[in-house]
Amino acid sequence: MVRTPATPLSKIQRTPSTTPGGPRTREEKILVTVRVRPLNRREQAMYDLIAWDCLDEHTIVFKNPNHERPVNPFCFDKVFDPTCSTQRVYEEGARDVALSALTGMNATIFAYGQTSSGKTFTMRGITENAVNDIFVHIKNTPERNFLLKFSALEIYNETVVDLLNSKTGSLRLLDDPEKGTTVEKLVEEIVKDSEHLRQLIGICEAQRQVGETALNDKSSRSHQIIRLTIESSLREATNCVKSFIASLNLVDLAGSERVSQTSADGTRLKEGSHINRSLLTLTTVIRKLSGGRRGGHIPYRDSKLTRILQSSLGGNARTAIICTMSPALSHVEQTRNTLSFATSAKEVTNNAQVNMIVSDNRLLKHLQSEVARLEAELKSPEVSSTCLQSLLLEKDKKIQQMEKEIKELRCQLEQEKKVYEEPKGIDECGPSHVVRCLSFRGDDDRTPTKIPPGSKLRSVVVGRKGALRRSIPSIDPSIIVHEIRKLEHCQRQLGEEANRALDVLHREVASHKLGSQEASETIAKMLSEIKDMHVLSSIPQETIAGDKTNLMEEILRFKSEGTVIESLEKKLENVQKSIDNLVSSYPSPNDEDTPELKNQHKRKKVLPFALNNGTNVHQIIRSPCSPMSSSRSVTKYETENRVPCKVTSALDERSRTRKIIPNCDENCRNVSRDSTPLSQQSSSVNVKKMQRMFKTAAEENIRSIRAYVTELKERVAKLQYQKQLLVCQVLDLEKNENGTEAAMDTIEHTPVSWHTIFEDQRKQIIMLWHLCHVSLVHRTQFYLLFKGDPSDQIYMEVEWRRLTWLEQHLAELGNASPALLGDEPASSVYASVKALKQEREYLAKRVSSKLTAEEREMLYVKWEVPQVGKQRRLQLVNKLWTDPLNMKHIQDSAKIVAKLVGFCESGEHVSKEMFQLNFVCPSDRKTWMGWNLISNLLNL
Ligand SMILES: Nc1ncnc2c1ncn2[C@@H]1O[C@H](COP(=O)(O)OP(=O)(O)OP(=O)(O)O)[C@@H](O)[C@H]1O
Repeated sequence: MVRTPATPLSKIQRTPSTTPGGPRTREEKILVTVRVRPLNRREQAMYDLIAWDCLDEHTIVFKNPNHERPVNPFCFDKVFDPTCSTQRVYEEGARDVALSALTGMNATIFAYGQTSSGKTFTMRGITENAVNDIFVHIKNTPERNFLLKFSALEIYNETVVDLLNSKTGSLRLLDDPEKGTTVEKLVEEIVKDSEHLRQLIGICEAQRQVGETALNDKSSRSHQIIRLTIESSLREATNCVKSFIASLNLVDLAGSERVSQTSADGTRLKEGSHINRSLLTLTTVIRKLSGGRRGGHIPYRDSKLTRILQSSLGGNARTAIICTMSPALSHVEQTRNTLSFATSAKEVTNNAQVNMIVSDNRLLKHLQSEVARLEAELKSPEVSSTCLQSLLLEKDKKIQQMEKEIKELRCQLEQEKKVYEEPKGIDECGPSHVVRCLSFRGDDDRTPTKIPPGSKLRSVVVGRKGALRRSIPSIDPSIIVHEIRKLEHCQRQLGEEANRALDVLHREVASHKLGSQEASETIAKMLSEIKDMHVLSSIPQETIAGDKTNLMEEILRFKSEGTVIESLEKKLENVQKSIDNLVSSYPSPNDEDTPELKNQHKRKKVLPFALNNGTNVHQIIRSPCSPMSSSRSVTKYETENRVPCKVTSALDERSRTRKIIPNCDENCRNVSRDSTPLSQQSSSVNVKKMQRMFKTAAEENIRSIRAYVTELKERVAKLQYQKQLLVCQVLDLEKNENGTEAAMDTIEHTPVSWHTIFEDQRKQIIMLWHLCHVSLVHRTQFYLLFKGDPSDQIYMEVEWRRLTWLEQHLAELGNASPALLGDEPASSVYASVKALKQEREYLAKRVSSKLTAEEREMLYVKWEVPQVGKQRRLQLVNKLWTDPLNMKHIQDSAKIVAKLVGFCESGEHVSKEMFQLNFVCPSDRKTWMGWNLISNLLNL
């Protein structure tokens, strides 16, 4: 064999498919074969059963011992049953591909399969046979010179080691634009002859990491790649000599394994997790390639194995995969995984090309003369002036084009102005999300409206500035006007309802004549606040705009009214505080009560005033605005047992006296104001019972009012959000209107600062999700959908506001006295925690069905779920989304949850609009839980 100096790869020419002299590129599917080994001794000793039938040379099928249902057979290019020799496997499953390397095509042969399925056994035979054939070919091709170079590496625990020089330690992978991924400092030995080659292979075998596992005494713990680079050229020099250069990769992968089966721990467990991780990447790469998604992202870079083998997977190489499998029933699950990998691999198409080294003397001469000609032309003065002229012409053309565009833009602006001045009907305009995000679900107008494709407004938006405005929703001003009106309507309704509730409260408070000094002061304060609220909540009628409205005026008017909502919110807050103060400051008469009463008080806190006004009871209970009106009707019992004013006054007097003269308690209990013993009156009314009853009624009423005030607060808060959304959209509209270069500059520069804001806001949202026990599915979907696109701004804002509100609300509940809250904490904090727990349990159930055994094992290792222990799936899920400060943790958690519930990362199934405001009218249900959980929408 003649040795020639190594040829730099930069000289390699990838010949196009049209190269004369026959096809030089080969688009073909990966050759996939399956080899079944015989049952090994271990399996025989355990009386394991043979679970697979090789129906013919191409088909294998699971035997299905139960014969319950038919099973689908697996078909491949070849299926080798346990009696087949390695020689035959080579000839029918590898030879053709291997020998392509002699004619300039890269070739890769690798064995894939479960641990102990026979990969090393098979690859040894394949290598041996290939080496023989290569040397036979060299011998039979005397007209060519051949140069063989040998290198070998192993990937052990994600580090690359040179098997010919393991002293160099871990080797780096380099990305070369021409050669692809290369291994730095990898030794390449020039092969002298076949014996030398066998020696080199022997050295590698000895160097390779091998360990004992429960399934294989000599289990390969690393992926081994033997590379043979073959260069050849014709011995006789001609004018157009082409040399071939190609590599043959012989890959023996480490076995995919289940920790439970290999009983791995310590070093073996670590090895196993690395092996499984890189095999998982290989599987993903194959799966993605098999889906015909060549244009999509293929995660070659996720493991060193796939980086090194990149050209063999869907690239410039001919590839053969031999999938090895055990026939044993005990390995059926793993074997299925192997066969499913093989099925995907069948669909992957490679595009191998003949790699040639150009040494064409004529071509070289031609190229040299071309360069000389060009140089001469450049020096010539005529040429320069021609160039200049053509440049000037081009410039003129551009100027003309720009002028045309400016004209068009002016026209568009005119149109835009006209649109502003002629408000349209709601039905014919407006992108759907504008309406959706501004509407209560309870609103009458629920039909989303859309801009018709041909409308004037759309053409204004989709102009030259289309790109500029892509991130900004195009809003018809008339929609904004309509929405402002709707908001105002809600605001008015809210004001009226607040008035009605406060009327009732007012009367209630006014009818109360007793109490401590402090309590009276609080009541007085409350009365003045209520009075203030009356003023605030009555929105002047003149704010109702006429039909023909100028948008800008409307916005200005609306902005100036902003304080109304804020003040209303503030005042409600004050009223609520007053109620709380009133309750806590008033002395409890419990001390002197009977044990029976004490028990009652334990359950419900006694309120500072009893209801002495029967009409008020009815008003509160029956008031249309009262939360009780929907949930409770007035019972016969309540009407019949209404206490006569006289009795109530007596009771009131009694309470007052009791405070001043504590020792006369006994007298007070038995003597009424007009000195009539109560025992006498009790012939018609049981006073104690009545007393209890009215206290309870008062308590309930006050709670109702309190709850209602809270509800009003919620609604005001929501109104506020809606208003802000509207203002955002108005601002966008204003920006659009000023569609000048300045606006363009601003928007073009926005992404930089927006990105920072986005990251910051996302961190806050993640923390708030954590604090508010928000559904994991919701978090995942939101996290995966909103990745910082400028158009995400509004969604981020809305999510942040909702969460901030919810967090404050929960904190308030947490701080308030349980007696005041009644059942509320149970319906919010506790319910959220419970729902989250249930969701985790639900997700844990999906771990088995949505993740493969390998994926599960890898996750257990990664998330440090103990190898032995109960409920490992739940343990895993319980670790997800628990560290809101760790963004890697969040990203990984989202990936897992997405997989478990079947979201795809691109968010194809879910529209971003789901995350916009979509409140359910508060009166329809007990507690506002914030938003529709995506899990509900998915019926999880
Ligand atoms: N087709 C076969 N015929 C006979 N014996 C076989 C066959 N395939 C494998 N064996 C035997 O099975 C045992 C395990 O094989 P091998 O080491 O090749 O498995 P492996 O898939 O490389 O395992 P690992 O992934 O753990 O390295 C070896 O003792 C080997 O000799």
